[in-house]
Amino acid sequence: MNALEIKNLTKSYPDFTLDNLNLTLPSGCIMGLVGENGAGKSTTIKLILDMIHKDSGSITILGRDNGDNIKLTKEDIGVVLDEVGIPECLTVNQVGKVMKHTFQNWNDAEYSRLVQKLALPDKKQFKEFSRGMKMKLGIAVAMSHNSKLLILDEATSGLDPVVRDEVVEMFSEFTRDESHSVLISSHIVNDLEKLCDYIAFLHKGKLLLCEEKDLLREEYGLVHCSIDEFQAIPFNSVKYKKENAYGVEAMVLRNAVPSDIHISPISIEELFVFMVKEAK
Ligand SMILES: Nc1ncnc2c1ncn2[C@@H]1O[C@H](COP(=O)(O)OP(=O)(O)OP(=O)(O)O)[C@@H](O)[C@H]1O
Repeated sequence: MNALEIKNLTKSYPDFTLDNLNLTLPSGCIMGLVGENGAGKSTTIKLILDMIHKDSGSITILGRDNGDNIKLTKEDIGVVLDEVGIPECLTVNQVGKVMKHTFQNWNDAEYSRLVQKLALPDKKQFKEFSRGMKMKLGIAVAMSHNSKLLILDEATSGLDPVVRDEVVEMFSEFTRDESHSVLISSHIVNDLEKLCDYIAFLHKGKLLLCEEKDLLREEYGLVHCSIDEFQAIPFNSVKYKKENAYGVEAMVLRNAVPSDIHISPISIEELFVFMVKEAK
């Protein structure tokens, strides 16, 4: 089963259109949604969660339309958005007690384990938490009610590199069981590169690509060569190129490049930057 299927999703604001978006997240997988500021990542996530209304298209979450019975679906979705909606005066333990009454499948033991793992203070009130601590608490809650799908909007951005690494590991553990999946948006492409099975690039409301991460690395590469050598690379396999006095740097489709030209691996971040530049 697919955890999430988005078909022909469109939403227009006066200066922005999320344009005919199609995405499929298979169960057991992690998808990273990458995009510049204003690309449409939060709009997509809000549409999935039915927080805003779509103009057209369909969204199916865990086999159910997101408009139908969304309350039931929300039990199965762990959500971490930019603002973690937790009452200011609560401590970590009190949050656990409130959530036990909010979610049918609340798991106290899992919550305690995650709170400890993320080194959250037990005496402080939520209003005294730093931004990173707030995100960590949001993540612990989202992962403690037996959710099948985690949806995270920029949830790792406020975290320091060590904690980010731990959280990335927690998400990987979560999807080791094939029935759990994650959709995560982030500017920090390096985190997504480590974590994700699928990468989706959004640019100005349009999907530039959505592909398995390993396939992207197999398909694309970087070439640094002289202008003469570059003539031997078929034009339609060059996805982006930059010339300077020393030669050419180009993003290419590997299988079309003559074997005597060296191809270096390309990172997901480089791929994203080149694709956005090409699309501009
Ligand atoms: N309620 C709204 N009314 C009008 N325009 C909106 C509204 N919400 C979002 N937009 C516009 O939609 C576009 C996409 O915004 P969105 O928040 O989805 O981007 P994003 O990719 O999440 O960006 P960021 O990385 O900066 O958070 C922006 O141009 C934004 O101004």
